[in-house]
Amino acid sequence: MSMIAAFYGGKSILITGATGFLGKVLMEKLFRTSPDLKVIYILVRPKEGQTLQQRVIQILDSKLFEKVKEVCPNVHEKIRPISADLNQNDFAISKEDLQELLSHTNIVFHCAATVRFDDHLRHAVQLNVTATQQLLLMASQMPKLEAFIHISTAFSNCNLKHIDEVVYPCPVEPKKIIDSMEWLDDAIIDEITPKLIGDRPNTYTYTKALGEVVVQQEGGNLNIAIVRPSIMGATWQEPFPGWVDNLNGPSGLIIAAGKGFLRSIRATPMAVADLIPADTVVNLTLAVGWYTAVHRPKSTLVYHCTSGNLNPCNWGKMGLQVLATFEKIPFERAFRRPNADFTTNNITTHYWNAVSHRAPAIIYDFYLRLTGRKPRMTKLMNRLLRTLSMLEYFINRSWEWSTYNTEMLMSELSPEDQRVFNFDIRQLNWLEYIENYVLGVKKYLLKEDMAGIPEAKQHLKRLRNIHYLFNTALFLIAWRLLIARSQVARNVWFFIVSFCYKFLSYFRASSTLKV
Ligand SMILES: CCCCCCCCCCCCCCCCCCCCCC(=O)SCCNC(=O)CCNC(=O)[C@H](O)C(C)(C)COP(=O)(O)OP(=O)(O)OC[C@H]1O[C@@H](n2cnc3c(N)ncnc32)[C@H](O)[C@@H]1OP(=O)(O)O
Ligand SMILES: NC(=O)C1=CN([C@@H]2O[C@H](COP(=O)(O)OP(=O)(O)OC[C@H]3O[C@@H](n4cnc5c(N)ncnc54)[C@H](OP(=O)(O)O)[C@@H]3O)[C@@H](O)[C@H]2O)C=CC1
Repeated sequence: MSMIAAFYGGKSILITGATGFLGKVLMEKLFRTSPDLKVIYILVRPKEGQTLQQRVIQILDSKLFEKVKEVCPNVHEKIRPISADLNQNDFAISKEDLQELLSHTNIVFHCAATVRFDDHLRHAVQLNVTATQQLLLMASQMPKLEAFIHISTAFSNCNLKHIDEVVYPCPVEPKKIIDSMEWLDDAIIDEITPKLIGDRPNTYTYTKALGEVVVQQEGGNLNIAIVRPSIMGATWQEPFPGWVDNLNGPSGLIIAAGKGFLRSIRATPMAVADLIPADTVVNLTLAVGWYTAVHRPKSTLVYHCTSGNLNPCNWGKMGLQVLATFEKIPFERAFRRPNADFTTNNITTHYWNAVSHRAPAIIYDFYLRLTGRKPRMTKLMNRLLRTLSMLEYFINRSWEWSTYNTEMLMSELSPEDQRVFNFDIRQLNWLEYIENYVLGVKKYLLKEDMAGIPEAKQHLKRLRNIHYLFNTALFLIAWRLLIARSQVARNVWFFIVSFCYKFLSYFRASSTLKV
């Protein structure tokens, strides 16, 4: 019997960010392994045109929850959505809902965050820092609370090369940042943002670091732990391989490469691609929840959920495997044949961006205009280039994360728990994982049918022929222009033609002699 699964039985659990990528996989695993849990409260912000219940139904109707419905048929009754907006004071939760949360919650998993790299500092602080502070305040009023698990990111201290499982202090105290966001206007915030984030690449990593400091400083007597996943990718094993439902991390780029938009990417092939499957993050998080509640460590423990130090894979290997998978499992209606490559310096990056990204987009838009349609490719390409520039920081560096706490936790688990809540990344086979990831992107993100693969292959063949034709035409035009302008080119041309003619005449003559 799994001790962790038994621990969550009968518990009331609060999850923030349950409608996000991690939150859904977390809920799924909880219901599947502990179907006798009491209730999962989820803080959901109202969305235009959708009631809370409709949002929940949409989640439960997805393929991710198919197995859950078998083991926990009354799963609908066990999810209690609570209307809440983490951008608002007190989350705009009604008094009755708040009372229910405060009096029943046993465990909190705080997953909600803004994960956009370019978010305005005010908004990023509100969600990743102030909301965390408010949630801690709420948690401190929960008499039955056993553990508070905060999800951060392994990149919160990406300005360091070696990162330990500790909370690092920030030069400016989070409280001061929170206060200043209340009275500074946007223009001033824009001006001071680069100074505040310092050598971090964006507001996301900066505010996640501030969030950790808040957790440490304001956790009071709560049993708190921080989990730091690296780059979260599709599921590895559970509930099935390859499940993914958003474009963050590599998923968006896999689509861009598979559809033929992405031709080159500035990356260091030998840099470690610290990907971690979402189900591994969930298994570790649930094990951390159990350990924190049952063993009550004296201080706030930080757990790195990374792959680089135990089972490293680099971007070069990953890129090649992604491309190899496209041969077997192509995406439908590609713009060009998938054929991306890495560039390693500014000059080649600018060159390939002009030749392989911008020029085809302009030509295609010209064709769209000629055929009376609205041009859209240049806009899409500009967005892709912007995305690439934001991700570049992470694909041109390697980090070392120590994993003492994570390894300690693994050794604390019973063999059954090590199996059911497996977060031993050493067992992951990267080639198999990446292939399933690409397949998952095709099935669950692009919603493409496997039956369409033969047609997709035909389409790629057509694109290859168009590519050859286009290149031949381009070469002939260039050559013709050169001949018209240069005597040397003309001489070379006549020399080649007369050489070929003599060569052919010689063969014709020798074959006639033999007869
Ligand atoms: C041999 C070569 C082979 C090549 C093979 C190639 C594959 C193998 C190589 C793989 C290398 C992987 C590197 C991963 C590094 C991750 C590091 C993470 C580290 C930290 C991890 C964390 O701790 S945590 C969360 C991570 N947090 C994000 O990862 C958010 C990013 N994101 C944004 O910060 C905003 O998205 C941003 C971008 C500002 C746009 O912002 P924006 O306002 O311009 O636009 P929007 O967001 O509205 O999106 C506008 C359109 O871009 C689409 N799109 C959105 N994201 C996209 C994305 N990642 N890739 C593509 N497309 C994306 C979207 O779907 C829209 O498309 P559409 O318009 O058609 O719907
Ligand atoms: N994805 C990754 O690669 C990594 C993620 N992480 C961390 O994991 C956690 C989860 O990330 P992930 O699942 O990928 O992120 P998602 O963007 O998929 O999910 C974010 C969640 O936060 C919710 N949320 C955002 N703003 C508000 C708000 N104002 N009020 C209420 N809820 C809000 C979203 O709700 P809604 O559905 O309404 O938008 C959504 O449920 C985050 O803390 C992130 O920092 C760490 C490392 C890597």
